[in-house]
Amino acid sequence: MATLTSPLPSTLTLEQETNPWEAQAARFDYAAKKLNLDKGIWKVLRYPAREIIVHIPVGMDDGSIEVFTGYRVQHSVARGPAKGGIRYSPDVSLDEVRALASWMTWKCAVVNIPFGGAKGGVICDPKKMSQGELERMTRRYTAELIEFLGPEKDVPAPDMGTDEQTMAWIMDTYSMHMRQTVTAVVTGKPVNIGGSRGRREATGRGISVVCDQALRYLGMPVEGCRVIVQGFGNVGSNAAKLLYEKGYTVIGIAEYDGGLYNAKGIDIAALTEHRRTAGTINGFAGAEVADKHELLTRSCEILIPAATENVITSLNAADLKCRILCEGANGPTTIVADDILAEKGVFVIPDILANAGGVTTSYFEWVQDRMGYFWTEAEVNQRLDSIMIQSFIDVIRYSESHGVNNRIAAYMLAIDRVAYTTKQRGIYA
Ligand SMILES: NC(=O)C1=CN([C@@H]2O[C@H](COP(=O)(O)OP(=O)(O)OC[C@H]3O[C@@H](n4cnc5c(N)ncnc54)[C@H](OP(=O)(O)O)[C@@H]3O)[C@@H](O)[C@H]2O)C=CC1
Ligand SMILES: O=C(O)CCC(=O)C(=O)O
Repeated sequence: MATLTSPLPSTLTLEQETNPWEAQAARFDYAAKKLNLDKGIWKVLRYPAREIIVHIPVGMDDGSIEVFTGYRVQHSVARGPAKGGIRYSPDVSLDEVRALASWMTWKCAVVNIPFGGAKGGVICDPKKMSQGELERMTRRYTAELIEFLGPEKDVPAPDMGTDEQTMAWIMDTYSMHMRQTVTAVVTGKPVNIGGSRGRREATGRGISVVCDQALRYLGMPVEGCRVIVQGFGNVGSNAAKLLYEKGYTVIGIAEYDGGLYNAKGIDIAALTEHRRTAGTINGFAGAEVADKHELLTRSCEILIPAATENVITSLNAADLKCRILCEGANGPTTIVADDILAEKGVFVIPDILANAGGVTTSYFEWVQDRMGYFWTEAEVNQRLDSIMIQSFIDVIRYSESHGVNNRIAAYMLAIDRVAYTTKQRGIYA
């Protein structure tokens, strides 16, 4: 497997190593060089097309006024409307949103759906805000971005800290401004107002499909395949549930506030019910308590980071004992960790492939909204499965034919597709 050589990992401080924008850019540069990408197109695709910063005044429940900073970065619209989630978190930064927007461009191209890439974020702590405060903030954020959004312009979706309710508020605010209901302006909505069946589980479902493909490719059986998942939110809990239903043995769950381990397998349906009633995975009787950091380095066949960026770094990559790393989160692995994992022979299913099930079903939602005709869950899932399988095959084909690791192969496949369209459209105003 090829390793990254630029920038030299040994010269990076931990702060540089964990900057998501730099991580994205380093991989882009490496893949573009391998493709011998035209220098002009390289410049066009390296940076986001548009970066919007808004300051959002919100009346808080106690009568005070708070001003939140929000971003929407549109990296590319070459292949279609910009597409990507909105994140509510205290850790949001412009560099993070830039990286996430670029990853959306590459992700949509890997699965070959007609979208560009975007991402939004608001610096806030949604856990400390009431529903009323969240609704007012979401509506004002949407209003500030109104001319930049639209079914043909930029279509948001949920990400960390946002959910179907957030999407419903965005859809309603946008529709009020347009004086008509426009369901296709966001995806990940509740099913009764234009959401797609299967979207809630889609990212986890896509992960389960690429895990199946990786086992098949590596000649490993599902039986006895031990899985550890970090994050038990939308992505992690659905990935764990679907893998458990397929016969995988989920032995560990690491959450923000604790960890669980059971060598014989955790009953994910029971854990989901426990979390629903207790509001945490802690206190679950069907597993022993484990350290949430140490869980990532326990022996397993598949490790699925499904929480946030930079959880596998130069500090812990050498200690990983998984055969497959399936990236449910965006950007969980740093470039230095990439090299360490390559040397260890870990089979990485990169984020822009592994977690693309969410945006793929978002595409289906956008299509269904625009035609006003809705598919059954079985139809949605069957279409999702076939796109994920084909995308896995495409990435492996690039990896084998170019002699690069899976991550660089996914970038090369994506950049090739976006560059082709960019050239075809022309860039001379
Ligand atoms: N939602 C989607 O469709 C898609 C999401 N993704 C990516 O998947 C990741 C997770 O998103 P999603 O599931 O939607 O987000 P959620 O907010 O639903 O869930 C995130 C989960 O991760 C936990 N968590 C956060 N930080 C840590 C940490 N450092 N260690 C352990 N657990 C942690 C959170 O715990 P707590 O609640 O206690 O904070 C929460 O349970 C993100 O990287 C996102 O960008 C990618 C593709 C699509
Ligand atoms: O469903 C979407 O449009 C985007 C989901 C997302 O934010 C992601 O894939 O990271």
